[in-house]
Amino acid sequence: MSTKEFDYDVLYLGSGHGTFDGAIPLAATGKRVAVVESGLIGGTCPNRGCNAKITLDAPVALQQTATALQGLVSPQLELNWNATVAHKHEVIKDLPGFIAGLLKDAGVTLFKGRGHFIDPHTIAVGTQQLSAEKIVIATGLHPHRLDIPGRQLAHDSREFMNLQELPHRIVIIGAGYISLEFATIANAFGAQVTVLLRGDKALRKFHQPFVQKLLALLEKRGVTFIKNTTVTSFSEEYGVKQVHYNQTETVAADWILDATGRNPNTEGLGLTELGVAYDEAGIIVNDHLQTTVPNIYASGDVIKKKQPRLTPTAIFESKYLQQLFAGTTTAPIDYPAIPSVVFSSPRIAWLGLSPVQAAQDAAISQVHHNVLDNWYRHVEREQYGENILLFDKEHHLVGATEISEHAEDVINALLPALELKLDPAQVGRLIHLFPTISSAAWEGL
Ligand SMILES: Cc1cc2nc3c(=O)[nH]c(=O)nc-3n(C[C@H](O)[C@H](O)[C@H](O)COP(=O)(O)OP(=O)(O)OC[C@H]3O[C@@H](n4cnc5c(N)ncnc54)[C@H](O)[C@@H]3O)c2cc1C
Ligand SMILES: NC(=O)c1ccc[n+]([C@@H]2O[C@H](COP(=O)([O-])OP(=O)(O)OC[C@H]3O[C@@H](n4cnc5c(N)ncnc54)[C@H](O)[C@@H]3O)[C@@H](O)[C@H]2O)c1
Repeated sequence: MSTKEFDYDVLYLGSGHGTFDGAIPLAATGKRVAVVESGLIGGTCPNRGCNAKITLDAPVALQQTATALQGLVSPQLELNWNATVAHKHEVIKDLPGFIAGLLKDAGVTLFKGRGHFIDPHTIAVGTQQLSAEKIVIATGLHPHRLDIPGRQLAHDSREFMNLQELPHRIVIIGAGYISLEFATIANAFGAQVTVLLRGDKALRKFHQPFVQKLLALLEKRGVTFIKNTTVTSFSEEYGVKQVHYNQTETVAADWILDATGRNPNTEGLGLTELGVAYDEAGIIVNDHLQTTVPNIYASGDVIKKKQPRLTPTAIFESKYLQQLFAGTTTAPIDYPAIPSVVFSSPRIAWLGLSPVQAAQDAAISQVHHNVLDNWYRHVEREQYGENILLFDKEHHLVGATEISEHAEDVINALLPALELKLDPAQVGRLIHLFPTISSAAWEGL
């Protein structure tokens, strides 16, 4: 069948960053593009992920600075949860309409509803059938929920960010990004927070000495961490919930956040019948993001991959597919270095090789800084910060990790040095505005 015999050249399932950053420029090249979305246009990041979370975090970051500057500013800042949640709603409420507008203006046709495959070229949405030459699965992830008695008593991250009143005692299960970010926020807004870890480590992919320091700082502010727990059930009596763990132990809660990870949205799409290979970690793709059925591709979080499942990764993939479909590239996807940050207080961010990986290579040198050695960190009376920069023999930056209140800005500033493999002379040619975090970060190179 020629492409003209299909309704569309490219049809995307899902409308998150794995779709719209590429679908908009693709439609602008004249391709006939459709997007099928079962929920809010824009997907997780704008509606119940990054944008919502960072809005709740803003007063927390301000409070940290104000606390450090006590005596210069007064009184102590008090955070208002209810008003902050309302502010968050104001910030994000127009994003689905805005993104839908961008898609429509570019000529993309939007369909509302849950899509599933009829055959490799046909998607059913309600009573409609839509055909396309190429189909991109960009259906994202959903929260994993512990399958234990009383599971309905626990909640997920979306529900946390919509709470009208902040519960007094919050128990969080899991110790990944969502757990540590939301523990930081809930603690700053005045909740009594307990985090139950499955093992003895949090944020496993981050530099563990920095993670231990983060836990110690949060503990000092009143967060309780209980390690080596197996949560067995939740119960409720007279409005008080109990989290039962390790057979005999319990912790009381007014609200329980199940932050035990997120799983790919692969069920109910008809993938097995078509022969699209996938497993519990996601859809299997080759180096062109093509699934085991040649005209079906995948993009964003739903892909099984070693790259971090983050918005910038999803954007990079959707833009790669746009170039592939527009015919401006035939090359395999070539991921750049992808930085990660946990928006806790302090933040931990990293890029490139980790100090543990570098320790296995004698050609790589590690330079450890106390970031407070830089005068600029005293302007806001930062209390604590460390970073480790990793260099190869020619002094190219090959890795960086930092814990501090400004770690994300430092890692962003260092990104070009690592990705573009700048040599010392090139590093010297780049002049940052002074005095800024970027200029302070660059001094480390
Ligand atoms: C609480 C939270 C905080 C986060 N914070 C950050 C952060 O600070 N920085 C960062 O980089 N990343 C963050 N992330 C991760 C980021 O949100 C994701 O990496 C990103 O949204 C992935 O985009 P995507 O398009 O792959 O998936 P999604 O944005 O999840 O989009 C998938 C879409 O597909 C739709 N869909 C699913 N099945 C179907 C179907 N059958 N038919 C039609 N539509 C369907 C869904 O409704 C959804 O809208 C966060 C995630 C969470 C949960
Ligand atoms: N700052 C950011 O970029 C950011 C913020 C939030 C979320 N995200 C993204 O969202 C996704 C989900 O984040 P997350 O924090 O839910 O997942 P995660 O994978 O980071 O953490 C899950 C945690 O739950 C624990 N766990 C798993 N099963 C468990 C069990 N049965 N009992 C107890 N603990 C268990 C794991 O050990 C881990 O500590 C990730 O892909 C992440 O990239 C990113």
